[in-house]
Amino acid sequence: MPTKLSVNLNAVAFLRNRRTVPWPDLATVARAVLDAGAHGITVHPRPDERHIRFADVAVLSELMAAEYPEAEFNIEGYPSRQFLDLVASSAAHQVTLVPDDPEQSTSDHGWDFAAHGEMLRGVTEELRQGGRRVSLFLDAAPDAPAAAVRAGADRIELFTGPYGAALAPDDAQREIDRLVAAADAARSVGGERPFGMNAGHDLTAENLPALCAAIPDLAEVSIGHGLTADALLLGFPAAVRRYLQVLGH
Ligand SMILES: CC(=O)[C@@H](O)[C@H](O)COP(=O)(O)O
Ligand SMILES: NCC(=O)COP(=O)(O)O
Repeated sequence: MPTKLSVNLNAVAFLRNRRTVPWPDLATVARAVLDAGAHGITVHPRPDERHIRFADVAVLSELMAAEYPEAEFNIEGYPSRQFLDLVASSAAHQVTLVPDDPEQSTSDHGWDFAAHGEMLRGVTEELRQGGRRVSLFLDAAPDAPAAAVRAGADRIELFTGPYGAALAPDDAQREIDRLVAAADAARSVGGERPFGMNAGHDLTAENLPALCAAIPDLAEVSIGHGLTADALLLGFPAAVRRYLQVLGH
């Protein structure tokens, strides 16, 4: 089955927040994206609400539950009590836990399981009891998938930032090799539950084909920055269709 596309709306919210007026309207963009065939919506509320506001989560949750019950709502973030309560009040299907410090400008590393594995175990259990699938954000390190399973993950999200930033072909190939090694390790770990692989960060229509050829069993990619940049020129429906085509839909 081709890799699914979840569109991250952080960049749209960032543009809205430049002013006190309520546009671009996230619900309108979410409808455009889902009507164009995207499989889901991703948001990553950060504690300072610099792009996604906590109130946006409720609006998108209601929209998706009422109008797009088949689509996936993925919420990403650091598992603070505030974040976990927000997730509990939402209709999120998947929660992607990311080890972000509030001061970070964007996500730039996966979990350190030696330091946080114990905490994650409790959090994944809590989220699963609430009916959510839990994905853990990982660096492309071969020992990370097994540690993620021990921490209770249903999925992993491979952090593709270094690949996205590798603009020279040799550098990109080195990063693909690292991602493939992590994906191989992920396939070989057994767990109590079916285990899948997502990927994200700085993916584009240009760098996706090589990634998907190297790791054809990716369940889902979440893409925001690159797709929004394309949408500025093409419009969201055409940008989404372009990414879906690249993914083989
Ligand atoms: C988890 C991840 O990879 C991030 O890409 C994230 O969702 C993007 O966050 P910002 O939009 O705040 O940079
Ligand atoms: N999980 C990654 C994501 O949602 C989007 O990241 P980016 O495309 O904005 O870098």
